[in-house]
Amino acid sequence: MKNINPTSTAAWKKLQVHYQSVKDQHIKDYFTKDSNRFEHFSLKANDILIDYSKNKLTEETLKLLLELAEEFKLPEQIKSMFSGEKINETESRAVLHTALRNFSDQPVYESGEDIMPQIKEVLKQMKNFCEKVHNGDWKGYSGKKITDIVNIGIGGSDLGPVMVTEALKPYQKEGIKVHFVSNIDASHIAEVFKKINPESTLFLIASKTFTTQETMTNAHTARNWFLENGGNEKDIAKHFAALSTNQKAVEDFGIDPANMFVFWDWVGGRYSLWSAIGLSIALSIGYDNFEELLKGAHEMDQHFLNQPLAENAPVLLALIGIWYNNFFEAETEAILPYDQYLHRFAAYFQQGNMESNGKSVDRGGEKVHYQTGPIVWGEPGTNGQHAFYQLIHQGTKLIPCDFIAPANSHHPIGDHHEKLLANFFAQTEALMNGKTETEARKELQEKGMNEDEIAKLVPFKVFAGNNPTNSILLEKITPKSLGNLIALYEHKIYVQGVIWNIFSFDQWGVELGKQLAGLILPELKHNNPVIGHDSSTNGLINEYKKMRK
Ligand SMILES: O=P(O)(O)OC[C@H]1O[C@@](O)(CO)[C@@H](O)[C@@H]1O
Repeated sequence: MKNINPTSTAAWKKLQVHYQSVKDQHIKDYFTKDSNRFEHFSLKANDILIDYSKNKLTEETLKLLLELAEEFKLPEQIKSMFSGEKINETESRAVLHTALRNFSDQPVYESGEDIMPQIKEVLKQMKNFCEKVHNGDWKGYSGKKITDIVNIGIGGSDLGPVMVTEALKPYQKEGIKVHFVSNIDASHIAEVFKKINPESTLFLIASKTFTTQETMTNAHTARNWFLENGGNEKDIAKHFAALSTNQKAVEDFGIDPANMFVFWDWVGGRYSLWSAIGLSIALSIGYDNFEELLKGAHEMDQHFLNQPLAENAPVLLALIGIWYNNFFEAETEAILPYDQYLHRFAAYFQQGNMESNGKSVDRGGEKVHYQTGPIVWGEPGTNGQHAFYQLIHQGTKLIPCDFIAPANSHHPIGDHHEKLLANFFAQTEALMNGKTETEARKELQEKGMNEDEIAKLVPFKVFAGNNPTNSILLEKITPKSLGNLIALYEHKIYVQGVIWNIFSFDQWGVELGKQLAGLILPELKHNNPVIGHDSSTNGLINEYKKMRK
């Protein structure tokens, strides 16, 4: 793909002029002018309703944003990814997490080879394995069936499985509990050890590289714990499996290659839950539901591949995000799922977004002079309303928010869900409309306050409103709808990376910290003061040495 500086495109220049003409418009005025604004600025992608009408944008805005996408030949860029081009150029790899959920019966070629047979082979291996564990045929060393799965991994080898197993907890199979260990802080694995029995526990060592310090440390600790609590070397094969691309490292660890579930370099870590990394998901919710998850993502892939840009949900969300990030200078985006099971959804897309688009060098190797990836954060509603909505409503930051909700709950207890949804609808309305001084004044008068009291309080009770939101409404959080939703956000990230002219699928920025930690670790193994760093790092380490017991 040609190396295009987005700010040099004709569309970007038009957007800069357009921005000046609309930046002070109030979103609610757009609704006054167009009583059908909802119909004009919303769409259904598969079974997902996406309402983008409560945004600081007009038809002209969208037209210019779509022109920007066209200047980057976005339809071709989309096809390039799906067709196995090595778009991850700095690692010279294709990006084919979409192939993992390809149910089109069409081949997908990577370096000239159709990769679908090997993908299907691993899926069959996962299915067979799940069946053996679930029907009790897979026994531990003392003959017990497996009751606990411990996934040991971090980053993309953890966040996806955690988010999905939490989101789909209603589908969790009887008799199977899944635990996740990621942090090298031994507290993480120590707390899991308290809950499991070595005779009926299966450890999944999940690591694309099988070299990640946290994961390998935790894996060895798990192995030692197993051997110290009744297991023998010969039993390792019954209680340890590996999810990785690195067969040699797996064998060196002592895991039977027959217990290895492979995936490939063209699967990025933060896009790997659809691969063997998803084994903990399949063991938790059953292989059939895991397949439904894949099929849901496949549905969104087809939408992304085939819909014209103007009716393409990931494209529209991406362009709206660029509008705020690069023209309104918003620095963060909030993902606010009104569903407690989706409580790890925003965290998952912190890695998805910020490890993909947290870049400052463009595809030509030049430093960028425009904003790239935003800070992504969020918590489930309604909890967020009692934590940080004050800032979104009355702070000084522009924070575009995605509100996500299922129309139906897995737990229709009393009127809980209606109250949840009432807040979901009310918050985007309040963020848009705000409360005028007149309205605030009237309220205070109705409370019987005198004019002096009102004059003092009214400035604090006014809400400027004009805060942009997208509302995403699903029928219910199911494996299929979740697959759709995850793929929607994955493809949004890709579109933004194309337009920011950055490489979204490497992550060189995570290397330096690891390298320096490797240099510091041996310095902590003795009691001599260190002097080889800056005075802060020296001081911290030396103070630590005095404090530690
Ligand atoms: O799966 P693995 O190879 O153990 O990597 C774990 C995580 O580490 C990284 O920070 C890369 O080093 C993430 O990109 C990745 O998901």
